[in-house]
Amino acid sequence: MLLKDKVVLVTGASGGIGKAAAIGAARHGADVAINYHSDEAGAADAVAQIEALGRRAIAVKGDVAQVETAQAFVDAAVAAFGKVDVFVNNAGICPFHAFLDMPPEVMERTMKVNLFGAYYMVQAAANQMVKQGHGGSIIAVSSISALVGGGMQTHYTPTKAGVHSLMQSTAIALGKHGIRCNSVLPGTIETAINKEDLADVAKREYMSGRIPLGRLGEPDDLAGPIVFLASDLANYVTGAALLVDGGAFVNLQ
Ligand SMILES: NC(=O)C1=CN([C@@H]2O[C@H](COP(=O)(O)OP(=O)(O)OC[C@H]3O[C@@H](n4cnc5c(N)ncnc54)[C@H](OP(=O)(O)O)[C@@H]3O)[C@@H](O)[C@H]2O)C=CC1
Ligand SMILES: C[C@H](O)[C@@H]1OC(=O)[C@H](O)[C@@H]1O
Repeated sequence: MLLKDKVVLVTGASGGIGKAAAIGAARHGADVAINYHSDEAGAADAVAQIEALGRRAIAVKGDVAQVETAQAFVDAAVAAFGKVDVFVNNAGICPFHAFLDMPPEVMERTMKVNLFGAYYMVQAAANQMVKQGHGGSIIAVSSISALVGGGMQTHYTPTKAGVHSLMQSTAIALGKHGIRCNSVLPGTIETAINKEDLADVAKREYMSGRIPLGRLGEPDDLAGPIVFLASDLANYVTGAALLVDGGAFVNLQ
């Protein structure tokens, strides 16, 4: 039990990586507040799975692109569980699109959800942790795409580099409060975000062929690294970025 009686908040936890992280935290003894945007059934299932593990859970609906969502989420978690120990910024979108004719509304929405949303959420969680006075752990779900490009992701990869950079800067800003800030950099993980993209058999084979461990990732592959960074095992880890990509990044030839 690495997170016994800790309170963990996860954004975008109605499915995919966020849901796996939320359930993984509960498996390690945490009570969990999840944020979600539209998937009511997915959020209810996440809550049910956490409660089945004997832990408490709440689901709070909200669009992270709206500034007020951040404080409302933190306030709801504090009202339910009394504190915030760990904050996982995970909510994100990746509407694949070519560069030259990128619609401004797609670019701006992606920035607002992935980067602005992360900023306001992390700020609200950090203020709560500072008020509590006993430190905390903040983890951003960035991406291998913070380090490498994607021709159909020109609006997306800068947001992932952005949240990675945000964790480096907040690690400095919050270190004196005992708040650690780190990011995880997943490779290609099969979730709803890339279902359509990976339905292209040639693309799927190309992506999995690049992975030394021989398979695409599953959401649960992120749960362990996130729980580790959240836990006291990582007490002296801050400003770090952990690739969780089956080795894809280092596979040049
Ligand atoms: N899958 C992958 O290969 C990789 C994913 N990532 C990152 O992981 C994170 C999670 O993605 P993944 O699990 O794959 O994708 P999913 O599409 O499976 O899950 C995305 C989650 O984010 C939520 N979400 C989307 N928009 C908003 C919003 N405006 N406000 C609040 N919640 C929102 C969704 O909620 P709802 O469904 O309720 O709308 C859902 O819970 C993203 O940040 C993504 O960039 C990073 C690297 C690789
Ligand atoms: C959604 C993509 O499949 C996924 O998102 C990322 O951040 C990864 O780099 C993959 O491109």
